[in-house]
Amino acid sequence: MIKGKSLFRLLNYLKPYGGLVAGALIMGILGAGISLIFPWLVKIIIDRVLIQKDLLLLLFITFGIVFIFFIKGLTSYIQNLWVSKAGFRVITKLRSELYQHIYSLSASFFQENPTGDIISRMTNDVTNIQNLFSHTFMNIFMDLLILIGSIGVCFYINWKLTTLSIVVFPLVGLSIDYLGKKIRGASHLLQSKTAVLTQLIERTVSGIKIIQSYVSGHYEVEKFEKENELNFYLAMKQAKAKALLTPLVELVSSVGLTIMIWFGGREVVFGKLTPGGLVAFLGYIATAAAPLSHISNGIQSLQQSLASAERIFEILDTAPRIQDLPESVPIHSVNQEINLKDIYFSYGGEVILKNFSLQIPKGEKIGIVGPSGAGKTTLLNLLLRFYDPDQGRIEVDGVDIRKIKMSSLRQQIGVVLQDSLVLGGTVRENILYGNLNASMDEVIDAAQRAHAHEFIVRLENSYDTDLGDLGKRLSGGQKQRIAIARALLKNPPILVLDEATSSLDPESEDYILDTIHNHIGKDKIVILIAHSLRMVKDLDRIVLIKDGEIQDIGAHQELLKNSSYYYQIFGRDL
Ligand SMILES: Nc1ncnc2c1ncn2[C@@H]1O[C@H](COP(=O)(O)OP(=O)(O)OP(=O)(O)O)[C@@H](O)[C@H]1O
Repeated sequence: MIKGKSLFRLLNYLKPYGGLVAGALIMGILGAGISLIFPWLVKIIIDRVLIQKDLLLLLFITFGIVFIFFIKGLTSYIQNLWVSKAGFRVITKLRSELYQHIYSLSASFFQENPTGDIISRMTNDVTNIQNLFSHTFMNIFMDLLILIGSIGVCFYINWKLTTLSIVVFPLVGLSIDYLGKKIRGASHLLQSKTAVLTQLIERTVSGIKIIQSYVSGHYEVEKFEKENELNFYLAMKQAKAKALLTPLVELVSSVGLTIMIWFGGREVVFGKLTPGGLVAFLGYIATAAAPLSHISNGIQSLQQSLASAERIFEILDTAPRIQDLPESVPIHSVNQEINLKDIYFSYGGEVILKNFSLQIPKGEKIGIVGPSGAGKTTLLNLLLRFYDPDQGRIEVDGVDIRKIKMSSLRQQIGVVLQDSLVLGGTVRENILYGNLNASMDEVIDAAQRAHAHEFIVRLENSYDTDLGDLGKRLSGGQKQRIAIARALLKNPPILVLDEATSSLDPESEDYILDTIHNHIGKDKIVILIAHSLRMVKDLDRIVLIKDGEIQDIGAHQELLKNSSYYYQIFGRDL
């Protein structure tokens, strides 16, 4: 079934380019008309030039053919150009809309939709729609014109012969279609099995260290061999069906043709059709056959493109779960405090944070500590409004953050994430992300305060070194220091560091501690999510979390005196 709603929605995108599309359609009609002239020329050549020996007409036709081909080429060129221009404009717009929309979507959307799926919608599905605009639409239009035109002329030449062919040729078409389906079925299966092979290779390449260290290569090789053999079997099955297709099609077609020639020949002999008329008739049948076989492919690719359009519109129609309210106001600084009031939160299932209240005044450096899964990162997610609490609220300077413009709220917070993401591009670009207007001196200053400068200048191109795909060439600690430099360059009133559980060596920890205690303004709020005692013991306060609730809170000395949980967490280090 054709997905009508998506089709109309897509066509709406074409509206601003209506002139181009109309022009392309006119060119298409001209081109189709010209294609229909050729068999008729053959009729004239046979009946008037060859039988009546009209040499002047032959000369005229010969030059005419060159002229007709020239016009046909010109219409086809203009048509393709215009239709492509309109199509590419639509695709460019759609892609921009998608990109901007994705950027605005809430964290929950990315949680619920696998990254691969989102990327595939933005790339493969957009390409499918591109095909629709650049050729599918126009091909279907041209095919229909040529098909209807050829059958019309056939009726004009000889209605009996045409009626007969309308009975015979669809039978030929059906048998060809049946074979085609068999091949398609085989190649679908082959494709999915080839994908399995690719996955196996991918798994081996990316997991080569584990495979080699567990000496489990033979197991992987066996699995690969099995899939490879299956691939061979399926490829042969497909090859057999393909090899059979042409002879069978020719055989079936020749039966149809024989019937035509027998009946048409009798019409010529009885003087009801000229010899040229019969040849032209067969020419028109051949002209009609091509679009007939294309149309089913065209409709299939139309369906495919519309399925893609649906997948794209699904994203465009997803409203961000977390949005600014009409009355949201921007903030420009944090002058007093962050206040978490009685927060309850779950990601949909189990409750992660319960009855969570915490006040952090300006200038405080606070540590958040607790076992893995206790809900520490979730606090950060709520503060940044990636999610909203189910109950309770977070206030900044007494204003509920749901009433603060989201972009201005995030502007006040510098984050160094647990898996300190380094984006592609150079070191300088990565740090500049914190403040695109910063000067090179400011970039270097931020890097120095983050203890990143020393290793950056040792890289082959210093600040201009390309970090490659997600900074694969850096160690965990180095990535973290670049991320800290980025946050420092942003110079926000609130800085949150979500420390990786295991990736930091003591030296990196020392660097971060030095940055926190000596290179961040005294008026900043620093929230450090940490796993080791040395990271938190000199902070103003430490919050101990257990199962989403605050268990104890205080400075190191107080906790030493009063908190058994503190001993439980850091027992060995105390
Ligand atoms: N997007 C999510 N959807 C569903 N559950 C989630 C999501 N993110 C985290 N969780 C769950 O919420 C709980 C708290 O996770 P959170 O990341 O806040 O813990 P954490 O204390 O920061 O842990 P770690 O120290 O390991 O980083 C965990 O049980 C986790 O599995």
